[in-house]
Amino acid sequence: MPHTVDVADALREAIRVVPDFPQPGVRFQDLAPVFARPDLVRRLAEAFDETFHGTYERIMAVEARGFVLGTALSALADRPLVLARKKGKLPGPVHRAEYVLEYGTATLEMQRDAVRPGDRLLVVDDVLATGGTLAAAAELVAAGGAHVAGFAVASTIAGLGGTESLAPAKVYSVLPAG
Ligand SMILES: O=P(O)(O)OC[C@H]1O[C@H](OP(=O)(O)OP(=O)(O)O)[C@H](O)[C@@H]1O
Ligand SMILES: Nc1ncnc2[nH]cnc12
Repeated sequence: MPHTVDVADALREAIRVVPDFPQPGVRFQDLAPVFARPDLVRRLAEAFDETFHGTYERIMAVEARGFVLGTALSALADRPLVLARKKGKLPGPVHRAEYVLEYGTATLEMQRDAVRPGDRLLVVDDVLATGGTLAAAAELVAAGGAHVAGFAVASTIAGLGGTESLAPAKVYSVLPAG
């Protein structure tokens, strides 16, 4: 059985689904029990790197839960980490992208000197839902003159069209929608 199938099974068991959080109708995937397991975090980072090995120079991690997996991958793959942060957190000149969430709207920012033109970035987050967050992250990458090597997430929420919305970019989800 491939390594990644084992990771998917372990992840499925560890994620806690919370109905009606943070608002009615949302089935919230809480990854806190995953982040409490260093073995599982390491295996997720390994699965990301196995999937995209040799195709990226930097990792972009999306605030806040994406920072956990992005940092783990950065340390494992020995690649620099770039932070995509919520509005108003980063000093200095920034690129900015607004987006719509499953439960609200938000703005992501990246420091202008965080990427070099031509860099290939692997964009990492915990959960893919509508794809609005990762699309905004991709806008930041493009604004810096860099390229998206692909998107890597732990889990995808079914029925929200996130994977399709990011096409033709490669999206790898350890737990696919379904
Ligand atoms: O595909 P989308 O519909 O854009 O949704 C996915 C995003 O939503 C969650 O973050 P959230 O904005 O809740 O922030 P947090 O990580 O700071 O809790 C999750 O961590 C993703 O970043
Ligand atoms: N259902 C959900 N669970 C966790 N994170 C999310 N981000 C957007 N939708 C989400």
